[in-house]
Amino acid sequence: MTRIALIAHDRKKPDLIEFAQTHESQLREYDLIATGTTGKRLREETDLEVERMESGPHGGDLMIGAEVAAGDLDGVVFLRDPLRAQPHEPDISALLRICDVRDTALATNLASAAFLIEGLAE
Ligand SMILES: O=C(CO)COP(=O)(O)O
Repeated sequence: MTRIALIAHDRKKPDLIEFAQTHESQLREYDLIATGTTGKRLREETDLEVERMESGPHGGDLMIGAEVAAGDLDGVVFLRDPLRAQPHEPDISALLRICDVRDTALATNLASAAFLIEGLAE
C-alpha cells in the first residue's frame, strides 16, 4: 500500500488539517504516518487513521527520515514554517536531504501537496 508522511510546523498545522479534510477520501487510500502533534490533530479533526511518530523536536522527523532511507515511504508532505527558525533544524534538513538521496516525492507547500497525493494515486 502506498505510504505517505504528513508533517506540519505549528503555524502550518491549520493548513495541513484543512488539506487533509479536503482530500480525505483520497488520503484514505494511503497508509498514513505523521509526526506526533500533527498526527494527534489529524486523528482528532479527521476520520483518517494515522500512525504517530515522536513529535518533530523530539526526533519525529528523524523517524520519518529513517523510513525514507529504508525505502518504506512513497511520499512526504511537509508544510514547513518558512518564517520561523526551529530548534531542530538539523533534523528537518536531514529529512529533506534523505528524500533527495532516495528520490522520494516531497511537497513542502500546499500547491505541490495536492500534486503529490494525486500523482501517487496513478
Ligand atoms: O516539528 C515538526 C516537524 O519538523 C512537526 O512536529 P509535530 O507534528 O510533533 O508538531
